Amino acid sequence: MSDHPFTKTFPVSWWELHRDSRALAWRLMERGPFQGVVAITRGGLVPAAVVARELEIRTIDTICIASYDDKKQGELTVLKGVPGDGEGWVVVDDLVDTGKTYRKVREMLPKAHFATVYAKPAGRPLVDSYVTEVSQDTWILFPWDAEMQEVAPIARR
Ligand SMILES: O=P(O)(O)OC[C@H]1O[C@H](OP(=O)(O)OP(=O)(O)O)[C@H](O)[C@@H]1O
Ligand SMILES: O=c1[nH]c(=O)c2nc[nH]c2[nH]1
Ligand SMILES: [Mg+2]
Repeated sequence: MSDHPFTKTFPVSWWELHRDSRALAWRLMERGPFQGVVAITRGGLVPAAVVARELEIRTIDTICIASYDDKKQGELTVLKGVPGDGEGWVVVDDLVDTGKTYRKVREMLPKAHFATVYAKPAGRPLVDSYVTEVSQDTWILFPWDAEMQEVAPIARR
């Protein structure tokens, strides 16, 4: 038996991620202005760069958190935080899944606005702005975790 709950894969290309991060920026335009962007490393770095570019924000900080090893979530480790309570800042991550990461970051920055590109149902209550909902049993495959591969014709699979 598999040691993770994912039965489907939702692959996202660089282009799709750029488009969806821009769509997030449009939503955030209505919720700002923000004085800075906090990216949750590492997955939040690319969407945060796109959001910061679109909102013309040049003040960017990072919270460094790790919890998943491959598709399995383990203990959450905060490697680096940021000063303050988050007032006027928007926090950006690639996705919210169980919500464990954002629950922790909300404790650290209670006044920030919380954004992700993708959201699964269990984590959705932890996010203020997101673009696309994906089912809980789906693994989102990001372009930095993938490469082009040859596949067999469907008739032979
Ligand atoms: O809502 P949760 O269940 O907490 O999961 C969401 C978090 O998990 C992933 O990060 P990961 O810990 O894999 O680190 P990474 O961003 O460096 O890949 C993802 O980028 C989110 O930050
Ligand atoms: O690349 C990823 N895809 C996911 O669906 C996911 N959920 C938690 N962490 C994740 N990382
Ligand atoms: Mg992450």
